[in-house]
Amino acid sequence: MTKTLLTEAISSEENPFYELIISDILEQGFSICDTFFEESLVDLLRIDLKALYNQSDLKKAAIGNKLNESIEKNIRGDYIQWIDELKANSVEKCFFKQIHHFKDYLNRTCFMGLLHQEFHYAMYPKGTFYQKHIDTFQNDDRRKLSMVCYLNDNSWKTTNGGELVLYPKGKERITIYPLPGRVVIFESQVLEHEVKEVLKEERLSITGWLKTR
Ligand SMILES: O=C(O)CCC(=O)C(=O)O
Ligand SMILES: [Fe+2]
Repeated sequence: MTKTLLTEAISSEENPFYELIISDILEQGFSICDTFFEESLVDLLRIDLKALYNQSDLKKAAIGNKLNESIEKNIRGDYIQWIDELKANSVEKCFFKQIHHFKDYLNRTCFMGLLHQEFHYAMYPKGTFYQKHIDTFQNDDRRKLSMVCYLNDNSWKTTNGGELVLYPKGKERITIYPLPGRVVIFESQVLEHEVKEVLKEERLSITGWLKTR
């Protein structure tokens, strides 16, 4: 009988794509990648979000967490729908499969202790924005990494506004256009960021957090 050695059972395969993301995060606190998800998955997620929007299933996003939430239009103007992973449709399952793959890799290679994830669809109508903020709450610091995936289509123009602006401490601000399929990952507890006013069209995305404990 052949025995599997403990060291063999632990998968140690390196993923060069994830390694690039990790080194970006370690060096600058954020990473921008345009090929995280297949284009076809982004197209299907966009269809899902538009369907929720047409059924009026999106809700005005609140500030704070469940203990102290309030709706303040002058802070954020997006409409959201949390995705219940247990009730995920086949497209959302495919999305979460990749999230788990990435999360497991981070835990295995960086010992990040990420246990949970939470994601919501988001739609910013024309005229809305999200003021400069960080993604952790005063009474809850479990969010470690923020992930945003833009679901705008190929007709999205940089003149539509809605840029994500990152403010790394002591460095120049970074302006990121919400282009189709683009994924931005950053440290939830430290990196201040802002969504600039949407000037034209509706800005579509999925935003979520990888969390500890
Ligand atoms: O949509 C974005 O670019 C960022 C959204 C954001 O900062 C948030 O939902 O906390
Ligand atoms: Fe944020």
